[in-house]
Amino acid sequence: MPISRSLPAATILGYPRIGRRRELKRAVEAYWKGDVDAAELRRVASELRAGTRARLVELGLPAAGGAVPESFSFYDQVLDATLALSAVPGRFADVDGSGDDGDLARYFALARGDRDHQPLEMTKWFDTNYHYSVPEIDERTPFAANPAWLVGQVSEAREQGVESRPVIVGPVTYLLLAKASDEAGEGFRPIDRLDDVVAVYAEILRALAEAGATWVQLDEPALVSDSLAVPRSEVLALVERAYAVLGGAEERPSILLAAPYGDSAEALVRLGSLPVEAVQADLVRGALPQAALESGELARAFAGTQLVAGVVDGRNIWRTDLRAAFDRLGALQAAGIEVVVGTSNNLQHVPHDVGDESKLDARLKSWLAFADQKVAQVAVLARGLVEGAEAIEAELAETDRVLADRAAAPGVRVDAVRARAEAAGDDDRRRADEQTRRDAQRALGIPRFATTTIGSFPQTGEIRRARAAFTRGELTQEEYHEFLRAEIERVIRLQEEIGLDVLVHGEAERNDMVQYFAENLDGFAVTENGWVQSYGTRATRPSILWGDVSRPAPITVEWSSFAQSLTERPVKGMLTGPVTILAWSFVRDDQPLGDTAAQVALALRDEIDDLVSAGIRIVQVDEPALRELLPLDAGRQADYLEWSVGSFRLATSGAEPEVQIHTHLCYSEFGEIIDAIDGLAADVTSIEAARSRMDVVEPLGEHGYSRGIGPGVYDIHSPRVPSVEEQTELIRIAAERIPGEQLWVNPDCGLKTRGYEETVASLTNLVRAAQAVRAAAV
Ligand code: MET
Ligand SMILES: [Zn+2]
Repeated sequence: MPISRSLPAATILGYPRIGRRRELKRAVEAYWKGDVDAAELRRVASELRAGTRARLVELGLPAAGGAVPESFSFYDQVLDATLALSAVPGRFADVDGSGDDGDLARYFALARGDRDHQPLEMTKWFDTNYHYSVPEIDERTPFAANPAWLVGQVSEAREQGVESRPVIVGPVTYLLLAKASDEAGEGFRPIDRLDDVVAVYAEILRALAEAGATWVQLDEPALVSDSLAVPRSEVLALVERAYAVLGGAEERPSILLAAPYGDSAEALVRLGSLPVEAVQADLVRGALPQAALESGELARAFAGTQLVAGVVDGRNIWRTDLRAAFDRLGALQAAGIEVVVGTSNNLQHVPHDVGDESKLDARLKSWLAFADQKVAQVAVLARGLVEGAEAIEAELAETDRVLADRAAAPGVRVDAVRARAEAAGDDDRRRADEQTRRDAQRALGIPRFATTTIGSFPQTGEIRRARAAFTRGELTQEEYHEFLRAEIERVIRLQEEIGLDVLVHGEAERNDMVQYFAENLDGFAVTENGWVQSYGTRATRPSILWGDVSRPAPITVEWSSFAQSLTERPVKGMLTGPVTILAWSFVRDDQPLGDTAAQVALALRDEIDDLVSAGIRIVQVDEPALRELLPLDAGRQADYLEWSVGSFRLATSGAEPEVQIHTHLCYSEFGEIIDAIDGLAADVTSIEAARSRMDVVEPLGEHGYSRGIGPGVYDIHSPRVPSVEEQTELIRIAAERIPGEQLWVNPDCGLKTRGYEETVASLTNLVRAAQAVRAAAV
């Protein structure tokens, strides 16, 4: 057992690690290119870690006592755990991990693959837009403790005078996020290896204790999810089994068991009874078990255990209502629970610092809190807990003032926008019946196994340079638009040559499929440095949705109608759907998400109307994030599906029957949202399917899906060119379950990250594959 110690009153679960100017991205990518060596990469990483620790202490986390989390990662925290467990999948056995820099080389080989190895699959981390590298486990995966990196960071911190707290994904969550490797036997589940893995975690903890770590944080967000392979009650039982062992370990640091990203209320009494020293609960998404709090049961469970109350939201960028948060902390304290102030989750999902924004409106800025401001808020609340409310009354009053200012500011509530959204009823969310639409759309002359793409064509260096030059004022708007028209013309001619049936304009004018709309809608603001890691070295800059949303002017009409004017074939108008716009922005926290979605939907509805008036006959409304926003908590899913599907329908139902509405989703697990896909009622839906070899067609076939469907036959995540035979085979697999009249032939997703050479080759093969299947089917 550890020497009994307490966490100080303030902590956070983790801090952004990419660097405030994306220094890590630059260093890692330079290392990949061979421009810098491993030593230089390690030096940059170490400097970033030192900077983070110093900053956290400066912002008010105590340097002593384990308050400062050690949450750095070169690429991904789940991949870090894979390496810490030495759980390298058998298919990477030939990658040399020895030598001075072998560890880094092997790490990145797993992350990105190489000539001979497909990388680990990537998928979304809980309900966030962060992607982790999926572990591959089977009966023979050899587990062995490899704590070198973790230990190194502890020593590094100590030399800096900081007693930091290493952060590791916990064993239960790790295995529940893993998939069975291709070598695994029938029916094998990674979680079957729990005991083996826990034994290795115990060794890692011992190594950390020997290195002088006083605390370790184990993240177990599996505790809050109903979207995993095992039911939540079983997750809790597994956690109890694992932590009974870890807690009982001879030599270990004190353990903080964290349950971020959702509601752990039902589990909290049992978590408090585990042999760990602290438990974190997300009190933003989740609640406290009220009855157990009042009866004293919670306090009894937490006797001798600290409760890290995650009252500061780590998922959004708004200033916390400090007074409300302080009241909740006070209630816990009054119940006799030893409280530590914390964040709801790792701050990796928010940008570094509002102070880095020079162009944001000052008033808007005063309402915001990025990671640094959140840490400061945690510190203020902690001071209040220790010294009493009076000690922080000035900060509480200041927050009250700012929140009142935000509520009353112009643009936050726009009566006309609200009235319109409220007036929208069921009739505005319903199109003509399916048969009527099918008949009306025959005029489009679309063949069986129609070929199309998802929207974007390669974003070449030339396009990016032109956009940057325009932003800097070096190109006039006229010159820039001339450039874009030439680009569109090129893309249209190319598609005609390749022989695609339904064309796109290529989206060259868009920096990003959400930000582009955010920049053109009222109610949004965009940041300069608000980067958030999406995976590995990739980061996005989510827009801030702060006010009521409306469309001051048409957005895409100029480009789509220009493209259509160049060709006889139908060109798809291309919009991003309301759910995705919300999912990939920071949304307001002062009204239900569904209300915000309806406002965005109405703006898109007007856009569709204008597109159709300008001669566009097919409009695609992308909703790749539909699955991502699905709440982890099963009890909240029905409400979500209702408003999300409803907003898509509100956006698209103004279209007359002869207008063909497409949508696009890109995830491989569709099983749980097939009803939602059906509910969208799009005439055609394209979905990612190539990598899973058409897994999605089976549930769709069983569901009796009656509209158009385009399961992707070209995996756009890799530069590999799929052959005609390969794509033909995938179409055939789909055709076994879904009638040819309903099938579309398309890539998995947009082509913006691909190069032209591979794109042309792949699409040429795609068209040939469709022709082959058509010929065989007559
Ligand atoms: C992530 S989904 C992307 C859809 C978009 N229309 C594109 O082709 O890039
Ligand atoms: Zn996509």
